[in-house]
Amino acid sequence: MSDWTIGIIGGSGLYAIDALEDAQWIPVQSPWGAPSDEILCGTIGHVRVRFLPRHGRGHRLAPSTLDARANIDALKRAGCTDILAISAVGSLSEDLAPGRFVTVDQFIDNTKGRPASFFGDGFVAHVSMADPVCDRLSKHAAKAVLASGGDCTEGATYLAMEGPQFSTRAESRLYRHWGAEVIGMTAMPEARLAREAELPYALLAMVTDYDCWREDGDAVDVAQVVAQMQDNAELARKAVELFCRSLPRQRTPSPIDRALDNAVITAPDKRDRGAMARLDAIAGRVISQG
Ligand SMILES: CSC[C@H]1O[C@H](OP(=O)(O)O)[C@H](O)[C@@H]1O
Ligand SMILES: Nc1ncnc2[nH]cnc12
Repeated sequence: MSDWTIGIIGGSGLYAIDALEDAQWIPVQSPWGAPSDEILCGTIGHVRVRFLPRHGRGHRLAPSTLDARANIDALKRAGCTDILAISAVGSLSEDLAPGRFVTVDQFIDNTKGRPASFFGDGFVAHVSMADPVCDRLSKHAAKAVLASGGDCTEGATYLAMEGPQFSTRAESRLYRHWGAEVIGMTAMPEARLAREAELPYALLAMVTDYDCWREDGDAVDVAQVVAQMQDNAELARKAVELFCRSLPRQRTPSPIDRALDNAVITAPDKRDRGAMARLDAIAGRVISQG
């Protein structure tokens, strides 16, 4: 076995992965709340894999209520070294047609009121989100899509909206003016939390629709998203499998493994014991040094 443990967060339409060997659903408790589901643990080739369906099996959970903190904490507790997240997204660009895969490299967070940090009173920390995804995982994911026979655009800006309703036409056009290229409801605060947890994170998005900004186009609905996801689900599964199988045996360290170096600002003697206890998995590395 190599030293990679890849957490896969499965989005709409991706609720399990068949390629996992010795697969077992295992419950993982988190002090932050209830993760979306048990974690499907197994291996693909030389890589340990921990798969978590973001909305739970059967898509029980809505984007606004799923507990992203519990999910990231549970994946960290399950030993993940890195996360590959998969999402269905709407396209805000003529060039990104439904069926195409996209690796996201920037985010605009327009979500409202979701708990978006592990840190707060009693243990304050500020990590950098300037470059919010892991470049090597993103490149590796794009290669895996191409090797699986899919089309992949590398680098796009993802607008995270609150939902659950889809956007109005005016909102959709506004987001295009902001420079967003794809739209979804889930990757924020997920990506922020992964960074706080020192987990390199990449988002492989699958374009399912053109949202509702096109002059003469129909507006997106769930049936359209699901139909496109079903068309591409096999390709997505194949890409995930190849992604794992083609990782090098040795995982060289990433700077993101140490994202909390120089991020914690609360003086050691002012840190709250309760806060630190909850942060055992997320920030244990820096807490034990403090
Ligand atoms: C089923 S359409 C809207 C739904 O799909 C996307 O989910 P995910 O990012 O988990 O693939 C979008 O963000 C919405 O949650
Ligand atoms: N158009 C859209 N808006 C928000 N989330 C989406 N997920 C898939 N398509 C979407």
